[in-house]
Amino acid sequence: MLVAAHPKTADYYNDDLAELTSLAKTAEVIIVDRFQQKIKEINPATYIGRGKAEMLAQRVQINRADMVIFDNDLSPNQIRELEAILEVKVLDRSELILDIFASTAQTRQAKLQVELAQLEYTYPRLTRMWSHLDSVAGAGGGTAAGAVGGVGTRGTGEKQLEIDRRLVNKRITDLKRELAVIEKRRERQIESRKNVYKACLVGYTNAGKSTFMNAVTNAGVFAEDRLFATLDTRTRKWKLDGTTEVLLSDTVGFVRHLPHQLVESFKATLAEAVNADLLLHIVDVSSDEVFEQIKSVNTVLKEIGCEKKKMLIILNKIDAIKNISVLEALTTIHPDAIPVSASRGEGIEPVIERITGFIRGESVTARIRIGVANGKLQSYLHANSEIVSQDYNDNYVDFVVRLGEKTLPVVQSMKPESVELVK
Ligand SMILES: Nc1nc2c(ncn2[C@@H]2O[C@H](COP(=O)(O)OP(=O)(O)OP(=O)(O)O)[C@@H](O)[C@H]2O)c(=O)[nH]1
Ligand SMILES: [Mg+2]
Repeated sequence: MLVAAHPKTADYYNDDLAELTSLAKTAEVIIVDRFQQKIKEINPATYIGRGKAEMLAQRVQINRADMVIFDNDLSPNQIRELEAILEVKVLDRSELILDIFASTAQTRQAKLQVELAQLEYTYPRLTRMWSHLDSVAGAGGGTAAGAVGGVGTRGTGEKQLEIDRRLVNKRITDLKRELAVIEKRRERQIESRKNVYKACLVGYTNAGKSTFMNAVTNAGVFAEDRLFATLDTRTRKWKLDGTTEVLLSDTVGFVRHLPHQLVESFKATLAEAVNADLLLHIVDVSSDEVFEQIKSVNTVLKEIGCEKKKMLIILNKIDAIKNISVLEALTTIHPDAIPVSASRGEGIEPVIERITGFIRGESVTARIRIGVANGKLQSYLHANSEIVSQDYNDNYVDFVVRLGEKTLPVVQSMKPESVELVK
């Protein structure tokens, strides 16, 4: 059963249950009842009022629910109190998200990151039994509670709790150590890509980032109508035209109120965004919550220190738009945004043109003299500049071209006889 109770003043969506519902479905929870309330005041003990909690207890019984999921984050004490009243397992939003992450993580790094986040988040909530801890401690690997049913099974004695705590602490230390090693490797990889132009896809979960990546690189990245389909960063070459290529990375989808522990431990994954020259912010224009989603993504970008990065907004799923005024509003607020349909592969050309523009920079006119034998540079100019004139002499070819200022260093490196800017 799902519960969304938020303070009246809080910055939440109109339909808090909509997103919680899709999160719960992603976690393969069968929803039997839903309850939504705007509360005046948070009750420190039970979050919602005690009377409301008792009413919920009745509904839990009637519907034979075996779990109640709250849309907000609850303190360990609140969870304990609520479990006592409701007599079923209580999960908060972060635990639910962590759980989905746990079942989706594929690479070693993603798995370790999720497990660390789960331990750090659930650690203070450890009044509940950790049935999987034995196997975790023994195997020295694997993920923590995969299915929702595995998290928070109640009923443990003090002694068991102590053992659990010690195991958890040790595991956290081990995880951090192993992640640091992986992190080092990733840093070296990033260093080796220093001179290549890097673009990184960011956006709310399910916006179509992986679909976009597939559309432009034939990457065969897993895309699915499921929240958090991608948990691992993938990087592929994207040939914009004959000569220009960028490295394009796909990242984990963002979600509002991402659990703090998760932002922390996923910083390594999001390092692709931090190190990118350009962010491609994929927006799902068919979503009813498109404006809130854009806001959430910008908040996370700020948290990881990316707010000043060059960003191109891509309005995806225009084929599925429900309300044309939404698209109009979006293009008014973001006049540079480019509409596309990633699944149909439509609207990609203008994106390529814009990125090529970013890479090449402002257009300048240059007079370039090239030795007749330098065929390489001649064909580079034919491919990458607009040729104004071209004069052949005995030993040289004199070009006057318009080209991006950032391509000048490339031209310089290809041994021209002389380069001179023309006003
Ligand atoms: N109608 C329509 N659907 C699209 C379009 N692009 C993507 N989708 C669908 O949207 C869903 C999510 O796509 P993904 O590419 O997995 O989204 P994502 O942003 O990578 O999601 P996460 O990895 O979960 O954060 C899939 O069902 C896609 O088929 C589009 O242009 N039009
Ligand atoms: Mg994806």
